[in-house]
Amino acid sequence: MLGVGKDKVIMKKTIITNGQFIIWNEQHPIVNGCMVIEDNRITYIGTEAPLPLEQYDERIDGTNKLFMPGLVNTHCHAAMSLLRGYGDDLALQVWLQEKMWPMEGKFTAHDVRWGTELSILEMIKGGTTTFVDMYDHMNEVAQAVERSGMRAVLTRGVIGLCPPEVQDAKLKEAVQFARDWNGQANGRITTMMSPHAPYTCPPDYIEKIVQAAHDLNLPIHTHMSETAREVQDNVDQYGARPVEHLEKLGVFARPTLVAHAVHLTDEEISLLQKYDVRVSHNPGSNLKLASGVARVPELLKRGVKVSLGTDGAASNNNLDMFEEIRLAALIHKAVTGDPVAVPAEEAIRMGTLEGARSIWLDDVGALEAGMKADFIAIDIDQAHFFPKTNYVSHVVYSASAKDVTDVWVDGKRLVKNGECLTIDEEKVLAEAQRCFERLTSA
Ligand SMILES: CSC[C@H]1O[C@@H](n2cnc3c(O)ncnc32)[C@H](O)[C@@H]1O
Ligand SMILES: [Zn+2]
Repeated sequence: MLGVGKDKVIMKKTIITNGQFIIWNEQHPIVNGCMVIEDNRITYIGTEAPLPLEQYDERIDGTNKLFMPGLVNTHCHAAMSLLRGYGDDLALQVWLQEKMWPMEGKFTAHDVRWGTELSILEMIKGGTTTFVDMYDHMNEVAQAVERSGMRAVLTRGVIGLCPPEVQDAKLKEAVQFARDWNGQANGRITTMMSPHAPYTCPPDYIEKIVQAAHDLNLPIHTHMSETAREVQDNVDQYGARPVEHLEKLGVFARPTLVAHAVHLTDEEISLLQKYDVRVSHNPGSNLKLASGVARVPELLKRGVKVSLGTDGAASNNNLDMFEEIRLAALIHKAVTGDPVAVPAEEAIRMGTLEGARSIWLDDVGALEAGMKADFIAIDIDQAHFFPKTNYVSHVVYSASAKDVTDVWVDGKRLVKNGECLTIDEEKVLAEAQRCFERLTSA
């Protein structure tokens, strides 16, 4: 907004000219032309400028740039970037129990702040405009998101392997956080409730968390069916596989986003479809932790909403959503023997539009009049984007985070010519390094 005139609010009008824009039209996915942004919304996209150029407050030349919706990372633990490279080449349970949890036990709010800032910096510069974060010390995460200008869906993850009074305190904190931050940062932050996983939360605790989600009218986010061992342990302990177990506990009566969902039967896929449960597919993390390959083509065929996540940087080991898009497009071809198991356009939608819809954000994820202005620019004047033909293919099979030059969230420019305008990069790198050294010194 520019200011308030005599009779009306004056909106800042920006036009981007001479650009290539990815839109969600299967026949014509590229518009060669202009996009207009007024305040925080896209108001026009088309071949010709709607007004003479001098009538815009800001004119941006989009020559040699490809514009697309910002990437949406639907599962992350941002502060875990402090543990990048700490505990590689291990299976999930060993990785968690012997490496992550002992180190996370030492994390202070200060560590979470700088680990999160490090991840936010990496994500924004790499074209991610929205992320889901499940962690502890979430006030630090929310404040970092607010300062950065990013959009995020945040949730205090709770692990219930502790005495009842500690469980209660954690749940109280999760409720307070969800209540305090839902809708904050000009609507850029929303919240959810999160039992960490069926194997870390006893059934009665999950029921309490579900009740809290009902009371707050919020969705639920949890890890589910990530490894074969987790599924077998669930059967041994509770007599049901995780999907049926969570259904019985009432989780799916709330809007739900599950991370991983690698090991599913046909019946479980039917249940996820029946309850409109959304799946965050994390191919990089699943490969690295040797968890397996999710049945994404079957989920998509059954109409389940599938989006993409990086998981934390300790199991990935970067937060480059272009990599997840490419992995999603590639690994299901190899596993099924079907080259169109996840076609290129489907993969890019999973990383953008489907991501937004999976976290109940209806007005981001598309370059379309009326949508919030969350979008990115890629430098296509580079060898790996030639010949200038199929840019959807080039983004999926050839692009990486390093190609992103500019990023806007909610109409505000956060990255300009590769430089993040809202974060002191040097300070974040130095502070994160200091946190890591302190954590590993004792
Ligand atoms: C309670 S805060 C989040 C908690 O989740 C742990 N975590 C990170 N990655 C994974 C994963 O792939 N599966 C299960 N749990 C994961 C993280 O270490 C935190 O303790
Ligand atoms: Zn996770």
